[in-house]
Amino acid sequence: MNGLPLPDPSRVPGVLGRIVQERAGDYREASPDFGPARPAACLFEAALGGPDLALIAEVKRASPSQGAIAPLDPAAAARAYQSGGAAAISVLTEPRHFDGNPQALHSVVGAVELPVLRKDFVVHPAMLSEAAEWGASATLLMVSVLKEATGAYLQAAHHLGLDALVEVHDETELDVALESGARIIGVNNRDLTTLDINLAVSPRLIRLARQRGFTGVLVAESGYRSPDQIAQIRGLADAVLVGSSLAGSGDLTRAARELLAV
Ligand SMILES: O=P(O)(O)OC[C@@H](O)[C@@H](O)c1c[nH]c2ccccc12
Repeated sequence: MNGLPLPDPSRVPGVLGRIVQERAGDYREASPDFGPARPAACLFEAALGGPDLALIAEVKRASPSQGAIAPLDPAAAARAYQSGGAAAISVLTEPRHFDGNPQALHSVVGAVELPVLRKDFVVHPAMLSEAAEWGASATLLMVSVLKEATGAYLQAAHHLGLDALVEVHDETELDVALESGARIIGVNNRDLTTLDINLAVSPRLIRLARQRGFTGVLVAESGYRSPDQIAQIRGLADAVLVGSSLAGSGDLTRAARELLAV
């Protein structure tokens, strides 16, 4: 299978739109063919599917909202998260705003047993082939970027043996994710067009997804800094994705453990 539509970055507003434009430029010359099928291991999905709230801990050195967070060594950070009880690791590979790179993903894949999510602004099929080649278990797919092409990118990710975290921020995007056949849906508390965080977004859309009959994995994303805040999604979400508060803590193992403590 080949020939995915390329999303139109001019339809994406705000900060997100700018990053998506840059990423589309980076991959303008890349081949649209993403090669032969690979077997699916579904390790990322399995790691989040247990009875307890699973932590996806993120290797995040910088962000557009905070600037520099911490000069983490990706492999050491991932090992520290693993010791602290993380179920999976997310690694930013976006270079300009998140200080990520492909090598960070490579190092993390080699350093831990846990499944690894490639966190980037996927705007081209080559980004999926790369994720598979680099050893990632999963890729992020953002409905705010891919819109009606989300389902096609999801199929492509599955074809390459990757799980996909399909990210939404409002009800309209949730409907697109549900229709796409997503098995893992992430609800981002951060509006990436303005960078504002509202921790009420995840519980609301997670409840709605369940009401609509979604039986897959649900992930609450962004803005979590304390066990109290985590308590608001216990029993609702299957997993929580945390970056900045862990990455900037100085002691990643301890911060992960403390965040998960009831
Ligand atoms: O650092 P935080 O607030 O804990 O958030 C982590 C993660 O959810 C966030 O990095 C994120 C969620 N969706 C994204 C899409 C692109 C880049 C980054 C993200």
